[in-house]
Order: sequence, then C-alpha cells, then structure tokens
Amino acid sequence: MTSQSSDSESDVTSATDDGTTPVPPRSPGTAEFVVVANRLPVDKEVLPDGTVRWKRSPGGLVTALEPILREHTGAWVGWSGIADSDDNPDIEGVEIRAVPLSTQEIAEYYEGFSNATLWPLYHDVIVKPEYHREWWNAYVEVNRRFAEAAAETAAENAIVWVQDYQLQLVPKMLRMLRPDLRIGFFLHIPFPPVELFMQMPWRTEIVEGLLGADLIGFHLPGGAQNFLFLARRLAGQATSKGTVGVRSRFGVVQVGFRSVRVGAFPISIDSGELDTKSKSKEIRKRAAEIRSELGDPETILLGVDRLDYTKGIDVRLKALSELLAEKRIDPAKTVMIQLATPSRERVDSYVRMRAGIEQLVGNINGTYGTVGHPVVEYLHRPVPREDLIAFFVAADVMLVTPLRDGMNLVAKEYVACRSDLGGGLVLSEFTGAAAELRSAYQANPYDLDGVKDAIEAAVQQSPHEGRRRMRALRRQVLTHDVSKWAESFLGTLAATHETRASADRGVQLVAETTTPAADTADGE
Ligand SMILES: O=P(O)(O)OC[C@H]1O[C@H](O[C@H]2O[C@H](CO)[C@@H](O)[C@H](O)[C@H]2O)[C@H](O)[C@@H](O)[C@@H]1O
Ligand SMILES: Cc1cn([C@@H]2O[C@H](COP(=O)(O)OP(=O)(O)O)[C@@H](O)[C@H]2O)c(=O)[nH]c1=O
Repeated sequence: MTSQSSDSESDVTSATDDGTTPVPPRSPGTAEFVVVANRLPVDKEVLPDGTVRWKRSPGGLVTALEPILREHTGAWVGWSGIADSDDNPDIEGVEIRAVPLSTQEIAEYYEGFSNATLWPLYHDVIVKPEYHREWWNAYVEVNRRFAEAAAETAAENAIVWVQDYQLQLVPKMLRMLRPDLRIGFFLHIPFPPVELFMQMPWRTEIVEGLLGADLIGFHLPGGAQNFLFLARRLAGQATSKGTVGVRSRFGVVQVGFRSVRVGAFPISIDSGELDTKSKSKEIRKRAAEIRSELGDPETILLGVDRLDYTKGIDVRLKALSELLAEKRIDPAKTVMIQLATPSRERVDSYVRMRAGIEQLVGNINGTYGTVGHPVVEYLHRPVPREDLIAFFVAADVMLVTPLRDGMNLVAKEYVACRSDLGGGLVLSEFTGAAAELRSAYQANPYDLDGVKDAIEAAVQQSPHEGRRRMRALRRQVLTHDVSKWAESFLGTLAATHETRASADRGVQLVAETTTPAADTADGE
C-alpha cells in the first residue's frame, strides 16, 4: 500500500446516504450464536501448485475466540485473509460464512482505515494516523457487507457477537436489518483517551455505530469510561454517572427506549489447556533441546510478538544492547530469542519498523556475538502454538514491552506454561495485562533505564523470589480464563435483554448540557 497525501477534511458519508444502506435478508439464517470478526479463524493460502491450505489466523483474537466457538455451536462470519475469495473452509461444528474483499478493499478498508487510521489512533498515535475519505468510504461499505452477512446467518432472536475495531459500524447496521437480535460488541484494542479520539473526522458515526449494540465491552474500565464520555458528548445521549468496574458496575447509555450497557471484560486464554500441555513429556523434552541447541546458556530471554510497532520490540532490543554495553549482562551466558510473526506487511509503518528492528538485531550480534553464537536469535515467521509452548517453558525471562497493547495474551500464556514456578515476566505498564499481572517486573517502556532495571532484576531474581511472583501470577491467570471472560460478557448480554422492560431503574443518568458533537476536545 502506498501512502497517500493526508486529507483530513471532514466530508462525512453516513451509512445511509451513499448507496451503502444495508439490504434486509430475505429470510433469517439458522445459527443461534454468531461471531462476526474481520478474520475467519483460519487464513486461506494458495500454494504455488494451486492447492489450497487453511492455516490458523494470526493474533490473539482468534486464540481467544476459538475455544469459545467450540463451546457454543454456531457460525463465524469473517474474511479469509486473501483477495476475492468466498470459499468457506470446513471446520467441524462451526458454520463458516466468508465475506469476500477485493484487492482495493483490502488496501482501503483493512490496510488503510483499519490499520493506518484506527490502529495508530487507538494505540496512542505511536505513528501518525492517516485520514482519507476514500478509506472511510471503503470502511462503511465493508462494514455494511459484514452486517448483511451476519443478518443472513443469524436465526431469529439469535446472539450476535461483533468483534473489534475493523467492524465498529456493524452493530448499528445490523440492528437496522434485524432488530430482533441480541448484539454484543467487544473491542480488543485500547479505546483511546477522549482528546485523541476527537481527531477522528468520523467520530460521531463510530460512536453511533457502536451504540447499535446492547452491550459494548472493553478490556479495561478506562476504555469504557472514555466511551461513556464520548457517547454523551458526540451522540448526545444520556449516560450513567458512576465509575465502571471490572466485570461489574456497568455503565449505561440511554438510546431512545434502549439501554446500552458498557463494561470492562479483560480477555484471557485457555489457561488450563496450556498448563496441561506444558507439563507433557514431549514439551519438556523439546524445551531442553531448545536450551541445548542454543549452547546451554545460563539465561534465555524470550520475545514473542506479531511484528508490530505497538509491541516495543525495539525497546527491549535497545535495553539489551545497553545492558550488554554496561556489562550488566554477559553475552557469553545469555541468548535472547525473538519470534516475530509477519504482520500487515504492506502498510508503510510496518515496513519501516521491520527494517529498524532487523538493524538493531544486526548491531547487537555484530558487536557482542561470536561465530556460531549470536546473542539474538531472530525468526521472522509464524511459529505454531505447540512449538511456542516449548519456548515458554525454556525461557528464563519473558520480555513483553509494548508501548501500548489492548491485553497481550502472550504474557498470560507464558505464566500458564510455568507450572514449575520458574521464569520471570518483564511486563510493560501499558498493556491491558498489567492491570492483572501485578507480580510481574513491570516497567514504563518509555523509560529505558526502568526497562533495563526490570530485565536485570528478573535475570538475577532468587529462586525464592521467582517462585513467589510466579505463584501469584498463576493464581490470577488460572482462575480468570477465557471461558470466564466469555461467560461474563455473554451473561451480561443476556441479562441486558431480560431487564429491558424494567430498563435500568435506579441508574442515575446524566446528559450533555452543551450541543452534542461540540467541536472541542477538552475532556471533562
Ligand atoms: O488480523 P491481523 O491484522 O493480522 O492482526 C491480528 C490481530 O491483532 C489484534 O489483536 C488484539 O487482540 C488480542 C486479544 O484480545 C489482544 O490481546 C491484543 O492486545 C490486541 O492487539 C487485533 O485486535 C485483532 O483484530 C487482529 O486480528
Ligand atoms: C508470534 C506468535 C504469536 N502466536 C499467538 O498469537 C497470539 C498473540 O496474541 P496477543 O494478544 O499477545 O497479541 P496480538 O493479538 O498479536 O496483538 C498469542 O496467542 C500467541 O501465542 C502464535 O501462535 N505464533 C506466533 O508466532
């Protein structure tokens, strides 16, 4: 994708005035539970000989939702990851409904509006978001198509769970098509501070799109709180006053006769499954092999990420480089493994970031490595989950240093895999996971000295201190797993409808006193 000139004039095209009005389905579908996500759980791959292979899609959203769909038989509406394909892969027990995207839609809706506008805006503008009207128009059109596909798939009164920032207009569009449905929406990335969200030329449309849901979920109470403020300010709706809790004390937005609930539901992993797998003989054996293949270093540091500028891979490499320069880490006794899955490779900012990271790796190895023994082992390819478990078991210190991250499931996966109570977790304060994993070695990723101190402390921790911290981390991760997450979200969604008649009696609502959509971004 080539970068286009910035064009931030607000020529707002609504979902109903440009030919993108959703078309009602002729008859409803049969699925009682429908997940709607940008991606299908598997990505289509066409091999050079023309044969088709389906492989697991990247990222934590799929990791989290896969076990949920196994528990609730239903349908999954999503894109197959390549252009112009409406093949539906065969996945046992799940009805798959592929939404085809053209090459131009991939460039404008996925790489453009989703990943070069919304993604950086919602991640603290680490890179500058680009605002282009043609990208927005593609976003509206593709959201309409997802809404129509969901409307055709869902049975009468079904539950439809819409996922993430790529599909924020779907709840409203779907409600217009199918008012009978129960609609939930979950945002997997951070919801930004009010001052940043106000940059968005189509901010009111996005808030109103989300308000089509019965329940809107965020990882953290802060995101829910930001959203409530914007619903009042931009959509002019009355909202509840009190603070939002975790899986409790939900906010309410009154939209006409409907009460939309807003809450915090921190996502998690199938921790029991990982715990069990990590104890298996094969995994233990593979973990030991990894250590021996690396030349039996005293310390293995590990990073596991999609290659994304939000993940702070550069932060941990810079920290390592300085620790080596200051002789606080011995290159002869230490290996850092960085596993980096390719991601969004046609978006300019990702291309630039990859070059920067590979240069840092080269500098460290050039300066501190010896022949046959680089300090940093770097793989730029997806690693299968079974292999990852062995890396987690082998690693003495896990490095999770994002500049901003919605949750970061990798941090939780590492903890779930350490039934031996070994290892230490270095964790950025700016991940969603930091709110729960308090016994990690937490650091501010913008404070390089703080990150270096955290890494050094984790490397040098006594076995007693390590066990104490890991025990506390595991208690959190094993008791709050992904099925709890889904149960709490879906349970709240079900209750929203049950209490509709009595519409949140007792909740005190406040309304914006100035004109809605006032053009100031001055917070509360
Ligand atoms: O689909 P891609 O463009 O290849 O990106 C992969 C996924 O990345 C993001 O994951 C987020 O969800 C995780 C689970 O809630 C969370 O732990 C993490 O912090 C988020 O970054 C994205 O939100 C997904 O939509 C993408 O599919
Ligand atoms: C690098 C890598 C990762 N995985 C799996 O992907 C997800 C990543 O989830 P997280 O929330 O940490 O972040 P994003 O969603 O990417 O923003 C996690 O389940 C990893 O185990 C993988 O399977 N293979 C890989 O190479």
